[in-house]
Amino acid sequence: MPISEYDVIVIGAGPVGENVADRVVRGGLTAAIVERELVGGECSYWACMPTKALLRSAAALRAARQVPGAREAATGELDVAAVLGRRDSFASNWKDDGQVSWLESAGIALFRGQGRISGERAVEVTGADGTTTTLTARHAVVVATGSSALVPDIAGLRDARPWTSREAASAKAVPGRLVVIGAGVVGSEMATAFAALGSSVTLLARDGVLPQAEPFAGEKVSASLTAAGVSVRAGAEAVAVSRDAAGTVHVTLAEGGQVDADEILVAIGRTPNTQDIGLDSIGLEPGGWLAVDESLRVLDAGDWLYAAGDVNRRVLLTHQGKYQARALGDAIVARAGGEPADTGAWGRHAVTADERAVPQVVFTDPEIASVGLTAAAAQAAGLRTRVVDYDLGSVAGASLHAEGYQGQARMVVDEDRRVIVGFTLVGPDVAELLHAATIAIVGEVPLDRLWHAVPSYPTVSEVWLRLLETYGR
Ligand SMILES: Cc1cc2nc3c(=O)[nH]c(=O)nc-3n(C[C@H](O)[C@H](O)[C@H](O)COP(=O)(O)OP(=O)(O)OC[C@H]3O[C@@H](n4cnc5c(N)ncnc54)[C@H](O)[C@@H]3O)c2cc1C
Ligand SMILES: NC(=O)c1ccc[n+]([C@@H]2O[C@H](COP(=O)([O-])OP(=O)(O)OC[C@H]3O[C@@H](n4cnc5c(N)ncnc54)[C@H](O)[C@@H]3O)[C@@H](O)[C@H]2O)c1
Repeated sequence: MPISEYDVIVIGAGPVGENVADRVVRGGLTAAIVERELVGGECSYWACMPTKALLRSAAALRAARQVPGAREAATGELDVAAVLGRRDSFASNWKDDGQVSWLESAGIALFRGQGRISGERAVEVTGADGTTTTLTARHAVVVATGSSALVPDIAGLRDARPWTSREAASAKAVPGRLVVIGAGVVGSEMATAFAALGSSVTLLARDGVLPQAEPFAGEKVSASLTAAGVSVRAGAEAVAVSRDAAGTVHVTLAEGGQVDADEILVAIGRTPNTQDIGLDSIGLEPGGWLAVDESLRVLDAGDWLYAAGDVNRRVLLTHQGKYQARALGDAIVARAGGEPADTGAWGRHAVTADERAVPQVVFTDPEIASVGLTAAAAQAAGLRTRVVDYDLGSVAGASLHAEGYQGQARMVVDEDRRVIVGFTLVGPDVAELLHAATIAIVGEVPLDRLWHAVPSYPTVSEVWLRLLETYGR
């Protein structure tokens, strides 16, 4: 059995694993990465990129139709085949040659196969042909194995061959009728995408639409989905599912009644990819999320084992996982050189933003762009807050951007420190407005100073001035 030694071994070549490996190599260490499927992970082939490609064409068409003059030119229907084709190219046709070349150019060694921890600082890789290679790490092993769709124990569901986000993101055809269980981020985005592509969609929103966002955000998305023809069933819970011989799916609801569809998408959250990664070899329970300390070391394991990205459950977003990867990679390099890691709040190796300033864009119609705490979360955290709302549609730049622009902005202010701790925008094309709010929160910019950050006229960003005026000087 061949044995190879590296400074760092990363299990999982998703966006997070790739970035950890890159940082340690840039810091002068050697790194090997283990991948059992495609280099690039969920985000590249079945999540962020293909789903946003499915949504983007309809969003562009909608935007053109909201502007007189352009509207008259946009008279055709969405070209579904072209949308699916563009999606295919954004998923690199489910081939990872490009990412493999990048690994080579970055000096990272790739081992294909299932990686399993086989003892302290040791990882065994089992290739598709059954051969095994043992890798040993001089400094660290990083688990970046990500997460998979959670399929609940609803009677008959598994036998009905449900779609998870993977099948939705890579669908080769648009189902006539689609029923979606769960109206979180995946459920809401995919209901938006498939309704625009021509499916008749039923969204079973047991806990409401986007319940983790500000309430007005979920309400606006729910109203817009309904206007787009989606049957939004607030409070509806699926209790049994079957697929008949003709292929039709039947979903029985707790409150009575049935929904029939051609496909069923399950979108109720994620489960960690830790079932078969050898955790038992070091006394940890397989199958759970990997709890970590502030420097992303796995709790109750040796000081050589770290976990980053979805698998540690801190934040299930690509950009935040990559942020963890940069901090962690640099911390491993520092420690390997005998330096302490700087993990104090906002330190070089800290992941403070995970708790204070996580930005997220939900690419529904309208888009939701948020960062930091919702009003409810700020209150629950014991902060003395003031919530300032502003109608985005009444900003001059918004009315220019689209006729009848509708949206809302909310800023949550920590009254004791007079800084913003939460910000939410809902409206067409608000995604690109978010970063200003992220900077204001991370920088803890005092409101008095924000008056000097003058938004250009006539842009939608002028909402910043309107929010400050509403708050008062
Ligand atoms: C439908 C959908 C849409 C999303 N859209 C967005 C978005 O727009 N923006 C955003 O920021 N986030 C989005 N996310 C979240 C994002 O996809 C994840 O946060 C991100 O992929 C996490 O990266 P990761 O590297 O931790 O894990 P992953 O991307 O899951 O990568 C983990 C890798 O590890 C490999 N692996 C697992 N176990 C082993 C093993 N034992 N041995 C070898 N290899 C292994 C896997 O094959 C995989 O390649 C979306 C998620 C979904 C489901
Ligand atoms: N644009 C983006 O940033 C983006 C897009 C898609 C996914 N993601 C990430 O992927 C992760 C997974 O997304 P998701 O939508 O699967 O999870 P989620 O946690 O966002 O939403 C799941 C929803 O399902 C509901 N639910 C839970 N159990 C249920 C049940 N048994 N029956 C009915 N409803 C149930 C929950 O109340 C919740 O609203 C998220 O954490 C998200 O951050 C991000």
